[in-house]
Amino acid sequence: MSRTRVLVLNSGSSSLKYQLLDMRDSRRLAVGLVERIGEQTPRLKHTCVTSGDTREQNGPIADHDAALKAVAEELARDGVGLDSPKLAAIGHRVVHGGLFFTEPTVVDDDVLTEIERLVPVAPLHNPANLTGIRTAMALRPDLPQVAVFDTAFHTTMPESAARYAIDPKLADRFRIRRYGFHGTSHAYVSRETAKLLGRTPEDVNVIVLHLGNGASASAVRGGKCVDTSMGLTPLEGLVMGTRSGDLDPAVIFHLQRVGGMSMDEIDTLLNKGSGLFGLCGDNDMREIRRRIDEGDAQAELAFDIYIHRLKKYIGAYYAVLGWVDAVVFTAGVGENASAVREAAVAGLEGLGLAVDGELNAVRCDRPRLVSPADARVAVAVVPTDEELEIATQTYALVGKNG
Ligand SMILES: Nc1ncnc2c1ncn2[C@@H]1O[C@H](COP(=O)(O)OP(=O)(O)O)[C@@H](O)[C@H]1O
Ligand SMILES: CC(=O)OP(=O)(O)O
Ligand SMILES: [Mg+2]
Repeated sequence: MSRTRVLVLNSGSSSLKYQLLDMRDSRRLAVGLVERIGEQTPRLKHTCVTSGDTREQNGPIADHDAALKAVAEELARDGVGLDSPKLAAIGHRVVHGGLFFTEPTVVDDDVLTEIERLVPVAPLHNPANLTGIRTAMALRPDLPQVAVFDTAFHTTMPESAARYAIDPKLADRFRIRRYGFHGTSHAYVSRETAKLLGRTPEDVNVIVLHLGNGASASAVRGGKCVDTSMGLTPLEGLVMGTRSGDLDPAVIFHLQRVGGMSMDEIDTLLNKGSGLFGLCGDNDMREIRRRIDEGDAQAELAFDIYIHRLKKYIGAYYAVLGWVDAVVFTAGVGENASAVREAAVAGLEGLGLAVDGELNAVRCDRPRLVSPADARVAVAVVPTDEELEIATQTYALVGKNG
């Protein structure tokens, strides 16, 4: 029997997204999401794409191990369980791969050790990724488990963009540099944008704005990343759902020395209690827009700070690239929040950037232009598909290795 299926696991800090694909035609067989893992009201939503059946479960799911076991049961109910002989590999999103991993990699003990070593610089993500890999290994020890790293696409950044202005010896000793994240999404979306423009990736310069719960921008020249907004960890850069993004590092000294907070408290504050949530108590852009429509000033200020930061990165990456063919919005906020797209390019006509009100208001899940037909720079919405990209890379690697 030919092994043509790949299961992809994208383990987030409190979620597990998954897709089972048939790689002969990249068709999805099953997709799903486990949310709020370890919290009070976890939920599993599973869809069997071939039958169209969707099931929801609200039972207790304490951790990522339990989440994956629940997913395995759902897949088995649809006759596409993890024991299937058609499964070629399991592909895993791993957020931090440091400088060591520049390609998709078959997981062995050494790879696990290296991912574990990087936990301090991706504390919200790498532990969940590791649990996903270990549980999958226990369920199917005979299958290749492939790690696809968020950092890989950014390893082409020049030293001028990747290094912080600190003593290089100290930086090298502690491997402090800007790694960047969401690379699988930036790679996929920049390639799809070139397709949308009818050009090849080598031929275009693109600014990608990945705006999900975590958010990052990247400058992609001719298909290669030359700068990105996240750094040593996924905390730097844009304002995010619960992360502050850029701030003066002295804020941390001040919170400790004057505010009396411990380093752990400050870490939690900046990673989990800041961003949109810290500013207005909500991290979901839908809720923030609803509150703004009701005249809520706190929500409006949070939105304005979010947009101001985004606009600064568009300007910065415009300067980094010199010329820009497209600015492209992706992920939950970028794909759905037309108000964010409109506000982010408002006033940037001087840079050749504008959105067409009608095109921008269209809701659709295909790549599309939202800029006026005569615009100098295209503004586009391109849905990301990290799972498809991980499946493609996983299958290519496993096929190559026989
Ligand atoms: N219809 C919508 N309108 C505005 N924002 C939305 C909409 N749907 C989702 N979002 C935003 O997208 C976010 C989730 O994005 P997603 O890319 O799925 O994030 P992650 O992968 O980090 O979990 C939500 O927190 C919410 O802010
Ligand atoms: C790296 C990162 O921020 O990922 P996510 O958006 O899934 O939290
Ligand atoms: Mg995401």
